[in-house]
Amino acid sequence: MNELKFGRQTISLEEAQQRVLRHVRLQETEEVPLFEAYGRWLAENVYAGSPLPHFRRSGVDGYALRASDTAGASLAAAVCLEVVETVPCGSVPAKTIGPGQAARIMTGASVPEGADAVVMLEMTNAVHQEIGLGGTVAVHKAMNPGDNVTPVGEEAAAGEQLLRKGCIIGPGEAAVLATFGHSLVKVYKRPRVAIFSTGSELLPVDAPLEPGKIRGSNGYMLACQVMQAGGVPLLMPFLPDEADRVERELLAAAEQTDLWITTGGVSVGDKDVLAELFGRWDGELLFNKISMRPGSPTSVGLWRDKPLFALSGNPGACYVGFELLVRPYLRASQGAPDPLPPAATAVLDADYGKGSAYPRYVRGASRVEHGTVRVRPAGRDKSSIMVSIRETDCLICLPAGGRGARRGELVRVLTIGD
Ligand SMILES: Nc1nc2c(c(=O)[nH]1)N[C@H]1C(S)=C(S)[C@@H](COP(=O)(O)OP(=O)(O)OC[C@H]3O[C@@H](n4cnc5c(N)ncnc54)[C@H](O)[C@@H]3O)O[C@H]1N2
Ligand code: MOO
Ligand SMILES: [Mg+2]
Repeated sequence: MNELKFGRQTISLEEAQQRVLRHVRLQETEEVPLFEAYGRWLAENVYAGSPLPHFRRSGVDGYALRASDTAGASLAAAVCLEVVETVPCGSVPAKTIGPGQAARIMTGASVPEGADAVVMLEMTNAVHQEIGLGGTVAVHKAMNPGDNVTPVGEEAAAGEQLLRKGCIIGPGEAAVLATFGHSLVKVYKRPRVAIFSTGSELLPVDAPLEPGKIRGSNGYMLACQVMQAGGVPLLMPFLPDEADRVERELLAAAEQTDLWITTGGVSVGDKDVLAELFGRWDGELLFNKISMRPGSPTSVGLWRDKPLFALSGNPGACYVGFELLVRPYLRASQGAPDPLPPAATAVLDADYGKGSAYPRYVRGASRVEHGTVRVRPAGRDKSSIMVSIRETDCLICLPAGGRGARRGELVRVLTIGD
């Protein structure tokens, strides 16, 4: 009866995620200096503007020469070549290597015309050599054409696609962008996320405890989660349990945010103000009940074209609700092609003795042992419990019903973070 009274229709988590993802608004793009692009999602494909490398490059310090000149050379028998120049990195060789000639060359320098191999310094003896003035070199190794010479385009041909729109920029991507001259990088703007904690019991972090009151922790936790997901958190003042006030404050923040998150007040209590607001607002409600534990009353709506994620006040449910619904939205809005948390299979390392009418997403701590991922609940898994979030690096998915799961069983886990 309550379900009807409060107009709640339970949907699966998968359906809730699809509804959220169907309403993603892709962020606008901006150009940022390459040094600031770490962790951002690339908003354009990147192609090789030139072959890589774009000149024939020596792979070793030694002598550039014609391989045919070294036929028969060995540790016991050297061939002697005239050294016609020295080629340091960054310079262009002045001479063409003719028969019987060589050039002293450094790793990464341009191999002169005429030369088709570079012999390592350790396989040679310089005779009468003065840097820059030439001399003679005794070569103790027979070389093949191409030895120690990196051909033009070995890594990439001109025009080849190297980065895909929607990839996240890490060390390898930054190196590609630098190599091809992208001092500015086109990325999706970071979504701004206004975080409101509701509840008349909430005290600021620096306040002494009072009977019946607690320090609000969800806002700080969510701010970290938003940053992990590439967003910019705006931590708003706590809101009392008054629906009109909550509505006013949310709307007042609309201009400066791309989406709202609230925590608390989504269940069926007298003071559950978000539930009250959803009951009478002019926005579109995507859902207000999900068949999952924790966080079943998690609700999401669209208001003035922006999503409002109303997460539970219970810290465990708030954390899990963010990971399963808000993070995918934030990732998708920044162009991530695979916004949902990746799933893996792991061995359960401890019994989990509690069944549930709904699928359960247990905060888990994982480790790799002998090549196998093992996972255990990160602590007590009650929705109200906050301290077990510390060690959480994944969510263990347990299906509805039954008596929980036994140690040694294979379980599905969702990884957290990027
Ligand atoms: N009769 C029913 N009671 C409850 C139901 C239900 O279906 N019927 N659902 C339970 C479930 S499941 C959950 S989850 C919670 C949802 O609670 P709310 O989202 O309404 O959150 P509040 O009532 O505001 O607070 C719950 C709990 O969390 C603490 N809290 C709130 N905000 C913060 C914060 N910023 N930092 C730390 N802790 C916070 C708050 O003090 C409460 O202890 O409802 C169940 N009840
Ligand atoms: O939906 Mo609640 O988070 O299970 O206690
Ligand atoms: Mg409540």
